[in-house]
Amino acid sequence: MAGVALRCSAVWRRVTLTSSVRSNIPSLKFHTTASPMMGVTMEQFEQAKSKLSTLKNDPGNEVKLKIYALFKQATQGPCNAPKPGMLDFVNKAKWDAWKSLGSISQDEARQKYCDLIGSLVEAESGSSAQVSAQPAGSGATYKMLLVTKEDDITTIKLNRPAKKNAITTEMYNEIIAALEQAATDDSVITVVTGAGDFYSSGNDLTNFTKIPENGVEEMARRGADLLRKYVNAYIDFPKPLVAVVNGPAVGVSVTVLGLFDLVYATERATFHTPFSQLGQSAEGCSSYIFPKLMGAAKASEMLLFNKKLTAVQACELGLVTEVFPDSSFQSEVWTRLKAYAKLPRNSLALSKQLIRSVEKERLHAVNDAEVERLMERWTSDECFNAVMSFFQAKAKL
Ligand SMILES: CCC/C=C/C(=O)SCCNC(=O)CCNC(=O)[C@H](O)C(C)(C)COP(=O)([O-])OP(=O)([O-])OC[C@H]1O[C@@H](n2cnc3c(N)ncnc32)[C@H](O)[C@@H]1OP(=O)([O-])[O-]
Repeated sequence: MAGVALRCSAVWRRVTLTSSVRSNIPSLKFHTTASPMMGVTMEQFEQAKSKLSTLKNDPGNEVKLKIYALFKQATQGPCNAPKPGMLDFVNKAKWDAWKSLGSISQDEARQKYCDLIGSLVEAESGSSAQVSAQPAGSGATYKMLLVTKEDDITTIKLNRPAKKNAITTEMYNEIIAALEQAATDDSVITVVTGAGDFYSSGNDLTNFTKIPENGVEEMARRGADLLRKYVNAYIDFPKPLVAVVNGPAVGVSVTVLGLFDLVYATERATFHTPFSQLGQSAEGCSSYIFPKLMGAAKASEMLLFNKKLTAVQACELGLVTEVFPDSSFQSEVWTRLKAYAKLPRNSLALSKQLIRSVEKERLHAVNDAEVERLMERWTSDECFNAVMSFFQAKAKL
């Protein structure tokens, strides 16, 4: 499944939303008088179609394939077209997406198409509303984060979608600062999420290529100090902390999820901690929290043997609180969070602290031990070779 997703993504990368999805959507000649379908009228379907062209942000390859497939199903019914040849990559990816809808009715496809476009438009207007909403804190500015405060919710959005929200040294520092600020602002809930189609691809591997004058050991020491501080910011965070996992998550962006109070994920999200593949070892207190959450055997599959979990599997193992359909993810989650943020702030914060304080000392000790181990790993040949192979071959996980 992951392989398929990556193949699709590589294929689709060559086709932009404007040039492909739109041009592959034939102009429809429906009667626009009210002709009610299952849940949407012809007008609503037409409106959704034209709203597509107003999207400013690229929704990501998988979403684009889904839009394409739903449109084809809605207008032509189930896919009976001949299967494109193996080497016709782009059309094969589209055909696969359409075929995967099976025999769902045209009415249902129209409904899903409208829901999907609606949630994309809403997410975009939500985020632009948030951008224009009051910036969080007292004048702090961030280069790689969008930090906003609205409806008593402070949202920290990793904003480096072109690099799948990989976390650079600068971003670690910005996230620590944003969490410190959110801890003391007057919001009730703090949310961490990602811009674009990924939640985060974890540690930016270019962090390893910035070797200071006094060598690799110094790089490892600085990295360790930063990671310790980063994880401590989650351990010590005093208010309800919610992860809105909008897409795949890798490495450190997965491990710290054990320190969140709620983790809401789109069905499209995956959870991957490829530490041994990278010659590294577990962090984010996952060596302690994951076995507690899911049992030692399942934790080992993830942390030792790089097993990538689907959102549903991560939910079954207790890492994720709830999984939502991708088409309604943003609207369902934000509706819920806005309602939660109306609950009494002190009661929420104090209850969170009761739940977490019992373990705090231990978590700090676990963080220290993990960081110590990683500092050694970062100077190892195993880690060096893994990072080099990513940059030389652009190897994918
Ligand atoms: C500090 C504590 C210890 C931390 C542990 C961890 O987090 S371990 C986990 C560490 N994480 C990893 O090992 C993940 C390594 N990354 C991958 O395996 C894949 O990029 C992917 C599966 C995340 C997405 O595949 P896809 O085919 O959907 O997309 P794409 O590949 O085309 O990506 C678009 C662009 O983003 C770039 N970029 C993405 N991620 C990173 C990154 N982390 N770094 C740097 N760059 C990254 C990528 O090079 C490309 O750049 P280009 O060519 O446009 O200049």
